[in-house]
Amino acid sequence: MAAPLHAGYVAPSSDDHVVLPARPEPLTLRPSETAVIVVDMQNAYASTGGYVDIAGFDVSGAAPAIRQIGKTLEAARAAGVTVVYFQNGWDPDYVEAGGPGSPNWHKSNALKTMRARPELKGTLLAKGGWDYDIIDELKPQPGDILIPKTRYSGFFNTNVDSVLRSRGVRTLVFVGVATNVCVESSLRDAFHLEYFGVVLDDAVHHLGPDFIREASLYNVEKFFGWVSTTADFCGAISQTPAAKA
Ligand SMILES: NC(=O)N/C=C\C(=O)O
Repeated sequence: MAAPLHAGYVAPSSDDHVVLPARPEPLTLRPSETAVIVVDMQNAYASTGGYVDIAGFDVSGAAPAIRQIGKTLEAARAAGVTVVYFQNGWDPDYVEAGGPGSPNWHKSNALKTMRARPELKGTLLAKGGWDYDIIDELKPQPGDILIPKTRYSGFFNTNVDSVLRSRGVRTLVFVGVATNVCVESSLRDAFHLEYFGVVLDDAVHHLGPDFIREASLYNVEKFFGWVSTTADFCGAISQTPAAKA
């Protein structure tokens, strides 16, 4: 009988589970029941000339996060951990974005930027365009799962919950952009669906002032999940038989 998966109780690593150093306490996880969730690593959110750069946010913090995500994915794939990509955006006519009856129409900085600069219409976060594409450095590999989404949370109006449940996944390791928007929204929704959520704090980048990064990670650590690092995740997951093979 497999040991129950939970935080707090730290069983020694074994063939079927590893112990991930994390805040506020270590987390026991099974690689076969774990997925890395790569949130919106698209040109829009991680490249100069993409949507958030054009809208006035600082994207310089995306570069170090990209490097850490690359390491995370290499270790995850070697250990047989499921890799799921979220990809945020809408059809080129923005029907999926919603009209003035949707709060998204009012709050999306992409839509607001395009209303202020009509020459950008059809470019920002439009399916089929460069802005929407996953960045070259982190292209999905065979076996990875790509889930399009149209709102901040990847758990809203997508099939990710059934994709994960059908694989027996219980623990989600979040990386990507933005810590305080789509990462936090998705982790919160996952919490309410009974997933154990972890953020790797050096493999995420936030949108807005630095205090919002601290606030978001505090929320995760205190209320919704756990916070760890790329090195600790890669170190823990590399102890599995699959990774050692
Ligand atoms: N991926 C995100 O966190 N996105 C944040 C804002 C937006 O999509 O407008």
